[in-house]
Amino acid sequence: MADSEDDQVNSTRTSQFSITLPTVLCTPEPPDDDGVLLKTNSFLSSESKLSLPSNLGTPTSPLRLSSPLSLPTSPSPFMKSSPQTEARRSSESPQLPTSNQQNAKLINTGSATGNPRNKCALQPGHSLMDWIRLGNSGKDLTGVGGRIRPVTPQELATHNSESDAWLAIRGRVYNITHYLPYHPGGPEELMKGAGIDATQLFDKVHPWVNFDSLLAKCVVGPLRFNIPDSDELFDTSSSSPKSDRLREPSKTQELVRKSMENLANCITPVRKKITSRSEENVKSSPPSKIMQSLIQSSDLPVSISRRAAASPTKSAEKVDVPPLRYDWIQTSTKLTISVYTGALANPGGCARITEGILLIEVATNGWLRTLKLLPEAELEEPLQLRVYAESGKIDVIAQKADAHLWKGCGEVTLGVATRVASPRTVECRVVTSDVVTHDSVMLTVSPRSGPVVVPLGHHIRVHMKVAGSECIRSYTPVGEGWFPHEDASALRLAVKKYPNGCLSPHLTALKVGETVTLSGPYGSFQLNKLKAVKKIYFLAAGTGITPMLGLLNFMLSRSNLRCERAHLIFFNKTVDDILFKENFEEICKEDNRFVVTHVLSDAKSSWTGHRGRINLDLLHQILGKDPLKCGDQCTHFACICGPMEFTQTGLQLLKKCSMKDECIHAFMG
Ligand code: HEM
Repeated sequence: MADSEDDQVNSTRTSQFSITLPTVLCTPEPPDDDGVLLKTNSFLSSESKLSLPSNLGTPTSPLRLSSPLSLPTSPSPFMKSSPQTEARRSSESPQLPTSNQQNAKLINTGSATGNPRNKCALQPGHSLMDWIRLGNSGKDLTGVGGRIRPVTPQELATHNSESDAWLAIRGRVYNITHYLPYHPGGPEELMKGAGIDATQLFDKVHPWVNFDSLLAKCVVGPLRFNIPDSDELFDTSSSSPKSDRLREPSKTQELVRKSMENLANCITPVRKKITSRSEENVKSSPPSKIMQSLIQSSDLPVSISRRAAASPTKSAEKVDVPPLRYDWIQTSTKLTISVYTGALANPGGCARITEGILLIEVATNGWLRTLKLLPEAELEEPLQLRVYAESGKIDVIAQKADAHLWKGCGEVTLGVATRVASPRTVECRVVTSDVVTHDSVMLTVSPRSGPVVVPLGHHIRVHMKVAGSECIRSYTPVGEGWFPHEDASALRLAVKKYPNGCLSPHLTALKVGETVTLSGPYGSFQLNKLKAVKKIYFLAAGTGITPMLGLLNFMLSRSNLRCERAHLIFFNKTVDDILFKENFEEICKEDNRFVVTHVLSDAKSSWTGHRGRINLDLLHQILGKDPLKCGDQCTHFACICGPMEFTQTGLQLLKKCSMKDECIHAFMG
């Protein structure tokens, strides 16, 4: 299926790399477009069955489900399904295809950053939308009646067949039997994790995948190790009853164990318990620091610390996430509701007015919390959403229909926190499409249902049906300040056009007023990693710059801890390919903490700057020998984003420079 440049890119690269998907992102980089050192990596050989994350938060991936025989059946916002399609869809039952069928359908797809992918076309009736539909159908996907209960490794190990498959990730056991035919990597890949703690496997392939949302309806319960003494928890030499197939806990788990134990040590037993009613009117009190930590760690294994797991209220499974705290302020024409999610919580969210009620939804760390306001008098759209990254405050600004001062804001209902069940899908209207370089446009889209906030360093996916195939590609929205536009709530996507690409020619051809569907947000970037960072390095190639923009703004505007230096090393092919060049020049002029170094792989002879692709000598030339070395107390951080080869090479180089893993974030694509 080499009908697009994306495919061509893939085929040229398949012999070298075999990757996965991006998480954040922008647009694909053509093979030579990014100043990347193309390097054969045995880990990523053509034989290898994909192992690397590719989606981490960066520009993205075209999820091309392009076989005409295996069209996904999710309804497209752009093409109405024919009655035949509808009829076929309704007659399709989500049964597990045989492995032969699956093999026949395997199609390599391309990623936005030009990575060959091992994604396979799904059987008809097995698209993401179909999976969401199945999840909402009321069918018991847990296989145990939906009753959460602890699972031992031994019990887990017995559920390892295609007709009965369980898997554990981050301390939680999921029944994946029904998900097998919906898994974009194919059931066989997913079966590699059956019966075991598949955390490492999962993280190797696609750490960005929001598994807990996707499998929210498949939770069997926490994974419990039957280890009598917490000292033995991770003693690999002990004859603990761990299954042979269970992996030893990772370093991360060990860290988590310690932090959970610390947490358990300092939790005070007296804590207001939120009732089990789904919603209640609450006079909210600020979440304590401990509660905040619990919220932050809510994805962490609950089974690894006996102390932490001893009390149900202390386990991640049972964490009571407090409702949102809120405040309000008014002028005669506007009402502002401020919701507080916690410092550096990096919230995502949306707001809308439905039947006179203002509904605010905020997601942090996989938890969704809501605030409903029945206003004292009528409110009108448009709404505005503003996020203050440092404090985690979100302001929702609404217009009053009649200009006067209110006595109160109205009746507020705070919803109890629920797990984010699945990515949101929003239909957006194209507001503008502006040419920004010879081959890129800035597409500004406005969500129809009201403003949407994507957390910093996270991305959305654009879904389009093109010639009967669903094309999906991820983009990191370009935040405020990088491109002039009146509508602060609109999302701006930097789209690079590939003449034979799957999605970009259609996306860049969209006219003002047309619609496009986005889903998300997706991503794994945690803003609190930057809490103590004083020096930040951004290594970006091509459209891999987009996740860096918001972070750069954030770092330079911090007042709690002043950033001392932000250095962007930006790899492109030619000067004309450099996105946001003038913006960077402006910032350099205004703020001497920011430095940008351009590196071009195909520069004209007149170019006096750095040339070539990413390599150690170049980094040393630009940064000096030692600045990246991590000391005992790390106060520096590096972000890297670009095509997979670039990111992988960059990661290796940063590690060679003695940077610790925890000081690096790769937005992989
Ligand atoms: C633990 C064993 C697993 C293995 C070995 C595995 C393997 C793979 C592979 C090889 C791909 C295709 C990679 C690509 O080219 O992008 C893939 C994609 C994917 N897998 Fe898995 N997978 C596993 C578990 C899971 C789980 C538990 C989920 C979530 C419920 C999941 C959800 C996905 C999704 C959503 C994609 C598409 C990725 C994207 O669009 O970014 N996988 N997987």
